[in-house]
Amino acid sequence: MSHVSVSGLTRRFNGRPPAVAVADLDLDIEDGEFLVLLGPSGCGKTTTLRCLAGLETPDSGTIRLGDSIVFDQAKRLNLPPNKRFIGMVFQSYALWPHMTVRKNIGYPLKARKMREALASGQVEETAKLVDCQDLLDRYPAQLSGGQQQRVALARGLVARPDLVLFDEPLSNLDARLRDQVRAELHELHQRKPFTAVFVTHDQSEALALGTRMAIMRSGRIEQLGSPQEVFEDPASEYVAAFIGMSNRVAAHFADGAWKFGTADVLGAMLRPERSTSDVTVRVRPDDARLAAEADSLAPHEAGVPAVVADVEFGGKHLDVTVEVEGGHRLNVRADIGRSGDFLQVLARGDRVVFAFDTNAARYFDASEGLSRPTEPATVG
Ligand SMILES: Nc1ncnc2c1ncn2[C@@H]1O[C@H](COP(=O)(O)OP(=O)(O)OP(=O)(O)O)[C@@H](O)[C@H]1O
Repeated sequence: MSHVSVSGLTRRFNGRPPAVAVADLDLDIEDGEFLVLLGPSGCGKTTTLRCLAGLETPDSGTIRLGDSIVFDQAKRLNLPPNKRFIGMVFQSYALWPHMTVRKNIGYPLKARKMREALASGQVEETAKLVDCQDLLDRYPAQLSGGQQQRVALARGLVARPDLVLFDEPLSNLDARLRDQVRAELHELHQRKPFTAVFVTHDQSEALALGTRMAIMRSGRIEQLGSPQEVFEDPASEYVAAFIGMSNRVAAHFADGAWKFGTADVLGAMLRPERSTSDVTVRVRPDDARLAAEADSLAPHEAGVPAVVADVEFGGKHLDVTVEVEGGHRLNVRADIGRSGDFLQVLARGDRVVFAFDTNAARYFDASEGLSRPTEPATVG
């Protein structure tokens, strides 16, 4: 039996226009699993989290936490938030300003009258876990953003709840601190696994932290899998776009040849089974490269002529935007070290070939509404 089980969960809002924020959602989370809900703004992540917490009343469905049912619409059962054994960590930290760090961390134990845990040093132990043991007598205003978020994390974990919910907890931190707290959170979960649902719209956070990740779309889960599975095999073009395959090319096969828009495709694009085919190709900027000439394409590469529109220096790499025939723009993250001189003098207006690894690209059948991955059959 899984640790958290959500079945047929639906939450509608009667706004203008009405919204189905969560649509018949099923989700099982194992004990100790760190599940990330990933998706664009408005896809229903926060509403799902709030339904788990009891802050939102679903229209239908059931939610089971550990051994107890906390929501069952059919049985009119709905435990309030304080009766659900859940820890929460928010984007805004939400620490009590008038309480010391010790009191903030200890608050869930006090609220639940867990006197034994308070007396046995569980606050200090949890503070140590997140490296806050030296901050216990300070007030939140005397802490940096990263320290405040660590205290909020300790407060979420201190009672050892059935489930810890995270609502974009890293998004208020600056980039360097975000990476640091993310790494600390990951290490903490590896050392002392706890069951978590973590909401984010940042794919790198989802990939780094998730035991599994669920990509949400319009209140539903579009794909659920390990970060590796989702990264390698996005189930739809929507997922591919969301996990970094930002280059999108509409490819058309006719008369034995592929075209990207009106441009002829060079090199090894795969030949489809049908004589005509419309395929959407998705490629990560770092699976593409710029070639100076068409005849320098490797056997597994395809390419299309392009003109450089912008070059951004990134230290060891360049982020290059190119424009292909018809005005469509594509991005390449090009490794300067490996590519040598040609890239070091690259400038706007240069004619190049946008080349990509055909094995690393993903293909979606345009006639299927771009929802199903398609595998072109043979190399043409
Ligand atoms: N209280 C509300 N009243 C009306 N509509 C709402 C309410 N809360 C959420 N919605 C709608 O429900 C949908 C899902 O919202 P939700 O906040 O769950 O999305 P999200 O994926 O968490 O987005 P974000 O990343 O922007 O927080 C959206 O269309 C939103 O406008």
